[in-house]
Amino acid sequence: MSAAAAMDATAVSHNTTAALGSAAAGAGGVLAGLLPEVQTLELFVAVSIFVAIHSLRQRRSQGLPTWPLVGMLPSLILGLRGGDMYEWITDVLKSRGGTFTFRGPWLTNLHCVVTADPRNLEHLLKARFGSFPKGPYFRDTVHDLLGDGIFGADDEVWRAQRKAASLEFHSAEFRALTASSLVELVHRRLLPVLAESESAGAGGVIDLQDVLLRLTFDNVCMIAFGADPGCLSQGLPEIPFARAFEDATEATTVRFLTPTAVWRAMRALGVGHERVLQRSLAGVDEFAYDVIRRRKEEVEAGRGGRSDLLTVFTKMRGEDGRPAYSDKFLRDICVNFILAGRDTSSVALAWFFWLLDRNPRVEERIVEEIEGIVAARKAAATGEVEEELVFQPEEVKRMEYLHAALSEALRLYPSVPVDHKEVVEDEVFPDGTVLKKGTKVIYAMYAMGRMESIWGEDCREYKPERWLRDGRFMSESAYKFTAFNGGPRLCLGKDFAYYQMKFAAASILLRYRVHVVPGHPVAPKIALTMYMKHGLKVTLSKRDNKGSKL
Ligand code: HEM
Repeated sequence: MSAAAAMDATAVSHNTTAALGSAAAGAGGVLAGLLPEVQTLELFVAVSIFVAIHSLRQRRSQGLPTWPLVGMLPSLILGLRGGDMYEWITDVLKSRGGTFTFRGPWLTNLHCVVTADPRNLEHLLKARFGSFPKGPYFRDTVHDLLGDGIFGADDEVWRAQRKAASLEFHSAEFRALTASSLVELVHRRLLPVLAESESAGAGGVIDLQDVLLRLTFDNVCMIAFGADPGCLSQGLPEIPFARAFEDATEATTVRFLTPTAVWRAMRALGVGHERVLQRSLAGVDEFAYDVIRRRKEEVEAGRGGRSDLLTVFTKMRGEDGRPAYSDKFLRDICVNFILAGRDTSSVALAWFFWLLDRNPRVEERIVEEIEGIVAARKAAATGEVEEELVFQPEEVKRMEYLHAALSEALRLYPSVPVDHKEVVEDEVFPDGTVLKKGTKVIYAMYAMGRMESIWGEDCREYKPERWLRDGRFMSESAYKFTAFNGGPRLCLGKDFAYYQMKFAAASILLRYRVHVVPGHPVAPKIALTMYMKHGLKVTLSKRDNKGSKL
């Protein structure tokens, strides 16, 4: 049926209904009532046609149709029905040559420019760093959880923390602390949990992602607070501080999807996810302030010999000799580091083990490399019998293929799949995109790993070899491989994260084969960190290491 015929048919049916309804009013009354109704209908059809043409034009010029009131939201919702928002963003970015402008519904926070173009990344992360801060929108949204800590801070507040933390991260004491805390956690806690699962055979299914999240949570708490919450222990207990931290992070994430005025009103009323946030923040603060109080007592009593971040910042003094930081600021510093370091390495390891399960040739090469290192150690042995094989820092450094395999996993599954900045003055990206002051910019790390223009035609393949030249690991530009961010805000924990991931992965792979349970569904969860939505269910079997005393 043509549009005109359809219109006529509708008009007839309206006429009929209206005529029936007003039969008692007589024929003259019916005609008088119908006239405005037909005009309304014509107006409606005309507006619809105009909107459809306008939307199609927009689609041609901007990649997606833009509808009145709801903007591009319908396309996003349709994209989400495909099940994977990151793949949808990747497709749109590819069709738009690497950058597009998303127009969200009126009165929402969803308008933004999305880019996966390395030239734009270099511009915003380095060349014009000052024009692209985290910005007030991000800071206000995360402030209840993160306070004035490094993650949401800009300008001087950020600079001072970055400088102090950077000095600490590069100190010999800090490196020694991170290495010893990792040995303790992997050998006394992780490997026994895995051994128990292995001895249960096919019935010993564990969620490897959950186990790894526990490992890195305990580890980063040791580094930040010098306190071990004990999440990774036999029986995998629920720890109130870890639960509170997790709930607070999730409730904060929900704010990004809720119009600001709405979550503020919910906070004032103490309802919904804001209520969860208030309750879980109380749990986080209770733990944090208790550790801070005890640490201050230690430092004042001259027993502050530790080298965790809290001790270092507690000892700092201002020019007047008084403590440089308030208890609230110490709390913010620690909570920010826990957030930064807690899940990023564990989710990266979970994707890495899943990729190994699908790429046995890569696993073989990693195991060959590790066994080579073990063999070299044996050849140089003094005759002392080792109770247990614990990798030394210089051995971990020599694991170049493993380094490449982890980088390749992060290229395809970056722990932070998208990140955010706000423009504080009018700017133009190198690709010509005009950015008005106040525009939000999303840079899409997940999509970048899947751009043929960046990584070549085999960009979707898992190939650690692309990182190697003559068997040595070669790093890539931080604006092409953006998993750790780049420029002045490059991840502070990058070296530590690689060390932690390599140490844990090598210790597991030397002893066990990890088998993903057949049919286990694997998909990313839509969150600030790229968790596996259903975890990673695996079983373990012993690896036959001829002659290694483990
Ligand atoms: C595979 C592991 C990791 C990945 C992929 C990763 C990635 C990132 C990314 C993308 C950022 C930028 C975030 C932003 O500005 O919005 C970042 C910042 C940061 N990361 Fe990491 N990270 C990892 C591990 C760690 C660890 C283990 C720590 C600490 C123990 C850490 C500490 C930090 C800190 C302090 C910042 C803030 C830097 C600043 O704003 O100046 N990261 N990281």
